Amino acid sequence: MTIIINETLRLYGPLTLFLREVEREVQLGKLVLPANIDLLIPNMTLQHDPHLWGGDVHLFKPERFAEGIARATKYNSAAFFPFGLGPRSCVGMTFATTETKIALYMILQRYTFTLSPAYVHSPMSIITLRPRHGIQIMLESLHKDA
Ligand code: HEM
Repeated sequence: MTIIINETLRLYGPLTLFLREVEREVQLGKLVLPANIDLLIPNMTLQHDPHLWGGDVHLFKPERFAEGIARATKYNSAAFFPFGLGPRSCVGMTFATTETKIALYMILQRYTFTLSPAYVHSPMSIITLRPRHGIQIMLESLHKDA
């Protein structure tokens, strides 16, 4: 289940970019960043970059995380950071992933589900990334007498 959550966050994580303010001039590789500028860091662009992820970057392939995040990113921590990086990264990360797993386990114990033909794939970003027209799924109970 962890690999499914990671692949979902890679393709459709809630945050598509991060904002950082440069307080003092700093050298970042070949770049010199002057003080008092805002930096927009587009994590979603990096997570969709075929140079980092390969030609199948747009496919939903949880197995790319089968040997862990480090192997999937070829030890490049800037290739995948849906919860941010560094001292201000998400304090709710473990809670959020545990809650997701519990919710999915509860659903999968009771139902199978398929995507409705009415679903139109159209992710959009308004502060967070979300499905423009919602996600219509069809649930079928595993317990017919229920
Ligand atoms: C899938 C769910 C979630 C995702 C993808 C997510 C992602 C993020 C990201 C990207 C940041 C900013 C990190 C940065 O600026 O470097 C953040 C910050 C934060 N998140 Fe989450 N988050 C999630 C769920 C939660 C939950 C459930 C909680 C609380 C229970 C939470 C609490 C926080 C807090 C308090 C911060 C601010 C940390 C700080 O500024 O020091 N998050 N989160």
